[in-house]
Amino acid sequence: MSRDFTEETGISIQGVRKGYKIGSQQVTIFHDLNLEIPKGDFVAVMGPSGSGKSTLLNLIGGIDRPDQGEIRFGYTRVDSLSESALSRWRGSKVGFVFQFYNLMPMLTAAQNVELPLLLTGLNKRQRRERVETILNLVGLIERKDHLPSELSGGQMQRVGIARALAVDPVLLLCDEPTGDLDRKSADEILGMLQVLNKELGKTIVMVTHDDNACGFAKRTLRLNKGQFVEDATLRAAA
Ligand SMILES: Nc1ncnc2c1ncn2[C@@H]1O[C@H](COP(=O)(O)OP(=O)(O)OP(=O)(O)O)[C@@H](O)[C@H]1O
Repeated sequence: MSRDFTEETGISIQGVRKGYKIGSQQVTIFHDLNLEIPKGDFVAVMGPSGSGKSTLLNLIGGIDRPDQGEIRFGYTRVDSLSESALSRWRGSKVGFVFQFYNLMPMLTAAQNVELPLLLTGLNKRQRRERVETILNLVGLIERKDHLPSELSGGQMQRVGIARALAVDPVLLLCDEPTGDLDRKSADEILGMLQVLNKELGKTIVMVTHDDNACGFAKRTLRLNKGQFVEDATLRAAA
């Protein structure tokens, strides 16, 4: 390796093999995946449907494990953590943002953002302060007592991002975060992710089908036959 990704709390994927048994058939998605994402990067991941983009996010975020190979995040060998260590690691280092927001419908915006904080040692007052700080950050403080059903798609995704940011993770994994939004709302969300990357230094890996979304990222990787190929044109433009 030319750079010390361990020092930089970057992501390092080495020789990863991953497949699923679908019916009686074993399907290999990644034969020998190698990928390095330095701290502070903002990567857009593109590729055809079924090519393994969500699988990549699940592997990086420790939702799924490789059949072979290593996944490191800084000093941590994510692929070999025990289940309990993995969920502690995930709970403090990783924020997930989903296409359909995955908000709890019976909880207000503030309560949704507070959820991950219930697993921390913060007391009620500290949690409330943290929730308000983050809802301010995403421009949604005036909607804090609203239910998801009372919010637009763009607003729901702001709550989704606020919830992902609640524990101040270093890494944001976004699975088609604008897939359910119109162009204007999508661009607002992408602009917000760009600010979180540039100003707060969050490392972001974003799966997207939207060519326009790549313009907000620092680089674009396209999945091609189980390998991610860098899109040099888009990198030059970033
Ligand atoms: N838990 C699982 N069990 C069995 N097969 C799975 C599982 N998760 C994913 N797959 C299969 O792995 C392949 C890659 O899926 P994945 O969701 O990573 O693709 P994707 O590129 O994110 O697709 P899309 O763009 O449609 O969301 C698909 O063929 C899918 O059916």
